[in-house]
Amino acid sequence: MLELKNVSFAYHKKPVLDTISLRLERGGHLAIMGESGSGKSTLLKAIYGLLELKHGEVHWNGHQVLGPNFTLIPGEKYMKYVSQDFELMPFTTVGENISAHLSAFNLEKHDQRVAELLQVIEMEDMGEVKVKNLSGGQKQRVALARALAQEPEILLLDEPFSNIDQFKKNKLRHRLFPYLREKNITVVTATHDPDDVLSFADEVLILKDGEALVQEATTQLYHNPKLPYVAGLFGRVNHLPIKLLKDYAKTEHQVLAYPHELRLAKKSGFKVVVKDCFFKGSHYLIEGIREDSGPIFFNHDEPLEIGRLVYLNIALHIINKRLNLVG
Ligand SMILES: Nc1ncnc2c1ncn2[C@@H]1O[C@H](COP(=O)(O)OP(=O)(O)OP(=O)(O)O)[C@@H](O)[C@H]1O
Repeated sequence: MLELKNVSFAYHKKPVLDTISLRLERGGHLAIMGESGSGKSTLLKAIYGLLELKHGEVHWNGHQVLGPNFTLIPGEKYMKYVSQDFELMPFTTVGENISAHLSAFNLEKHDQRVAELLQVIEMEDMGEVKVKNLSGGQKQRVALARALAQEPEILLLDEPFSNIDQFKKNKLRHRLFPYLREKNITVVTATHDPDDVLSFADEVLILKDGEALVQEATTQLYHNPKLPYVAGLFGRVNHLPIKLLKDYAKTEHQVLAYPHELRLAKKSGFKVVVKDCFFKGSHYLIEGIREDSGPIFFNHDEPLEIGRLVYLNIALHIINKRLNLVG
């Protein structure tokens, strides 16, 4: 189990991580989400032992991960960290970059393992290519394979697909994350991208200004975001005044609703005027306006005429569960 106990860290005197505690079971996958500058990369570095913590401790299976003041070469053998800087050997081939990190065992197995890892990163045909001739996305994939070469027990990934195009990214996620689960490798992924999280992470830790706001199971967090900040990390979200939904309501509460949770109705619900319409492939995202609230975004199968008055509805069970959460 990975365990952080009250971890705090400051760059010079600037606090960046504020008493963070977390627990993650062996083989689990935790995503760390938060806006830019919230401390995601710093938290990964703290877990890896690259930083001298101000307070707190990091443990893996009861063994304390020590910082740079205690180790000559930071980083523990059982843990690998794939940073955003890749750190590859540019003048050697992809295969050599991977095999340099394999433990010494027989050559046949060595080649087999390189081939297996090239398959995981979908670069089967590129083993002989020099790293300096690769694109940024390809280098990122080689850095992943290199980290896996040493069969770590725990893998720390910092924005692992940020340089990779959408098409490859999807294929790679669907290959890499099941592979890690099959190998029982514990994963901590720092990311902005909800697609890295929703289908693959068991739990999510939300960071804001270096503070852990919540750690919860992914589906629970998505369906019951306790704060607008949390819901906003998964995409666009509406803050609807409760009075809009229940005109007899006596509170100033707001209800968070994702665009797909609002439905066009014939004559019931609340009115908005269509302001804009964005094609999203599988649907249209419609921007509606009202005088008494900010813009309201909802999904619809077809485009809607600008200026048209429409009624919107939201299921009662969604209103009720969100009402308890947002003040
Ligand atoms: N080497 C450093 N020296 C001083 N301050 C730093 C250093 N690295 C990061 N910071 C600061 O620490 C804070 C957290 O940075 P961090 O890179 O952890 O954020 P992040 O959530 O990973 O951001 P992003 O999503 O943009 O990568 C930021 O305010 C950043 O400016």
